[in-house]
Amino acid sequence: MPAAPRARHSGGVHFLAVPRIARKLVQSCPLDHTDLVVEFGAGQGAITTHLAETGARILAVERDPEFIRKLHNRFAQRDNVRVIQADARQVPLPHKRFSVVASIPYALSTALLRRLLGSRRTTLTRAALIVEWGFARRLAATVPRDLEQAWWAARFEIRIASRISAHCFSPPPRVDSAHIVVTRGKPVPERPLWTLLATAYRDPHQPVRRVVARPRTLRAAGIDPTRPAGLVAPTAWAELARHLAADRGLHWPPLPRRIR
Ligand SMILES: C[S@@+](CC[C@H](N)C(=O)[O-])C[C@H]1O[C@@H](n2cnc3c(N)ncnc32)[C@H](O)[C@@H]1O
Repeated sequence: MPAAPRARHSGGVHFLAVPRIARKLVQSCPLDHTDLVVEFGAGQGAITTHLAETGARILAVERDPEFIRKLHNRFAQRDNVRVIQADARQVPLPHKRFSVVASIPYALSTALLRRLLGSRRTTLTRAALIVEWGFARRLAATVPRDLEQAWWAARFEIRIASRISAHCFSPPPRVDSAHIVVTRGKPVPERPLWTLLATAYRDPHQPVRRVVARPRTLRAAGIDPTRPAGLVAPTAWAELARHLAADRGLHWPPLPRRIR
């Protein structure tokens, strides 16, 4: 592996300096030649090199022209790696099913997860990501802190696979990171789900029976009707949305243009 870039290149980003961690990250997202994988912020290829070995088709997205040149040189012989110079916040995402494996710049975490987990038409199936430790804790919390996180967690399972010491990066950031694994959950009808969550999070202290006045349906979804709405697990909201969507007599407003 080439030496990790020096701090002058970092511009506030931190490069993985321990190959074992890159290997583990890739192994946590089972891939073969049928898969399409996007890597955001490929840097000089610390993760890309392990991704290339899986045989999956890799789209290595990077913004920095110097790293782009290095990536082109390093993966010139790899038919399954395509290097794309683009801004990760704007590069078009695949329409077909895809995975993401990446160590994403801390500053882009929310914007990228919004694109991957929040968007209505997302075709993301799973992701293995390195993100800032505190951000990972918030994402994986049993009780989401707001509507947007509840929306993400009702549709995707998000778990922390391990904590990664700041010393595993060059230059080391001020805080540790986490390896998180994201897996798409069972399909959920989106309009009922969004309506439930938006109503619940308008006042997270209200009992759930105020959001849905159907105690039997709530219980069938595993929800105690007296529980404060903000303490209901996102997976329970998803189950409730499936129950309610089965009732043809109910009509649901369209999803807003921007979901957050
Ligand atoms: C945390 S480093 C990870 C680099 C490499 N994957 C590694 O693990 O060593 C983040 C990378 O994202 C790139 N980057 C920063 N902002 C970006 C953006 N808006 N779009 C694409 N890449 C970006 C940086 O140039 C850097 O290479």
